[in-house]
Amino acid sequence: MPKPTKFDHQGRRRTTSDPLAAALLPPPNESPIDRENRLKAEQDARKVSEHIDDMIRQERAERRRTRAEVKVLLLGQSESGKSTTLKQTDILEDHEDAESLETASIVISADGRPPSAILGTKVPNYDSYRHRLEPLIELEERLTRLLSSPDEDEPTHLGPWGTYVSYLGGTENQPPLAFTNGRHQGRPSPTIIIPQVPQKKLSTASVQQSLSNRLRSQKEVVVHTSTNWKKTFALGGNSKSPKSAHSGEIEGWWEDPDDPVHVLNACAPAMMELWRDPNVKERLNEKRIRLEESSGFYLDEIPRITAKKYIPTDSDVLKARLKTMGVVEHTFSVPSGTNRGVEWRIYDVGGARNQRQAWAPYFEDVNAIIFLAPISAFDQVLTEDPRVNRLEDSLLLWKSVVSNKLLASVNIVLFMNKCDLLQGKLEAGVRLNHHMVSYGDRPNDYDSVSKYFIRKFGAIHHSYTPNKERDLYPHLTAVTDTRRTSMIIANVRDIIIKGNLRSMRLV
Ligand SMILES: Nc1nc2c(ncn2[C@@H]2O[C@H](COP(=O)(O)OP(=O)(O)OP(=O)(O)O)[C@@H](O)[C@H]2O)c(=O)[nH]1
Ligand SMILES: [Mg+2]
Repeated sequence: MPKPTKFDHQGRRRTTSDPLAAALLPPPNESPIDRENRLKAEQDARKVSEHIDDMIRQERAERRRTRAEVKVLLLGQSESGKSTTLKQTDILEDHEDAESLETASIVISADGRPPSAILGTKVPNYDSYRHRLEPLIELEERLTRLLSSPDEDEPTHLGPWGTYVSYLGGTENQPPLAFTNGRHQGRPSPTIIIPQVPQKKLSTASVQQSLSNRLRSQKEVVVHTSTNWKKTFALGGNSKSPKSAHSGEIEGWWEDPDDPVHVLNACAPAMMELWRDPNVKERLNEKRIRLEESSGFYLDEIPRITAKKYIPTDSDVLKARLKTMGVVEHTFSVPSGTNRGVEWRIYDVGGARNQRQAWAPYFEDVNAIIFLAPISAFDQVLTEDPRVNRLEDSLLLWKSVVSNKLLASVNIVLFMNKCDLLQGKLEAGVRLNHHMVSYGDRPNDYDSVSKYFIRKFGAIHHSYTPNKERDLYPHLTAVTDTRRTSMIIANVRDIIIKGNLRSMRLV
């Protein structure tokens, strides 16, 4: 039997079998006044409902507009901490794998003298160290081969580790073993090449990183993304995920006798002795080589890092160094909180001088810049040009960024980075005024020095910005410190979003 059908006052069909529709039907004996009141009430309710719909639509449109994405550019000289900042956002975002690294390069000759000028004196026990650590050289070569392209044609050059070894015993005429095996003066010097094409989310590398962390000597390792390093992932253990102990299969990489971890592990005692040796320390000091600012982090933790079942921690990832070549794009959106739904695009560029020409194309539609200036570097020189003081280079770079007209409406956040190292350096008695005459006879403590730098960078911005309305947001940072940095990054995200909304006239 067909269901009874009625029509409401708007002519819509209502089926009386629908309990809600039935409840909404006018009473059968409705008086004209009741009917008028009811219609009026229905009209009011409709208006309220339409208003709510409007608000939802508007909010959605607004969110779509603001979500249009926020583009942030990380700028600063090489080794200023750009990629480390990116790793931090990655760690904060989802606590997953972060991008990899490379060994921290050290200043080969902090006073600008070429390495050859400071080769020479042997440390006692050098021959014994060399003999005991020799397997590492072979291991490094093996890993370099695995990580590098077979037709690698990058120019090779001595990295700090080679130089370091030379400090310990080589001479110009009789280089130590480390200098004899490779092409040119040293061994092949691979580097991770990051493609120019912006990539999707960074996903490379905890394994690559763990491998290179463990094994890469202090050289610029170049690994072409398309080649061998991917296979090397397998060697790092991914293909040897734990299997049944009873099946006869190996349980993990540590059971594979060919795994590099065994050589490392066997060399650990000699590495520890070398690193603790007061003669070695003295020699490094003499040469003003601050390994503690770079690979020292790992050298202090040799037993942990060389353990057969070593798995890198977040901190290991953050402290490792991989020089950026080209531009890396990292996108993510924040799933909760006030900035939810906002799509972030962060561009991490190479900061070395020969990489800076790649920056300009990214200036055009960028919303914010995080500029990193490693203020601990006041007594160091650029690796790519030992005639140039690093801090001076940072100040010049800062000036060119803040005065750039294309960037006039871009929010600028300044990370005065490596504050932990600055503090250590000042406490160790390194005097700023020996390297920066303008500091004069102000106190050489962290508080005075950091305030001085804030003022100095602020004054350059104030004098050279084409946009006098622009606020500058300076932060004293140590981006390897996750706890400190997480708060700063959250704060910077808010500033950038607000600035972005303001420029869209939404707040
Ligand atoms: N102690 C300390 N080390 C830091 C800090 N920031 C960065 N580093 C280390 O400095 C090294 C260089 O950092 P990166 O983030 O690779 O530098 P970058 O600016 O990306 O360098 P390029 O890619 O060459 O432009 C890494 O080993 C980091 O772990 C810091 O605040 N404190
Ligand atoms: Mg980088």
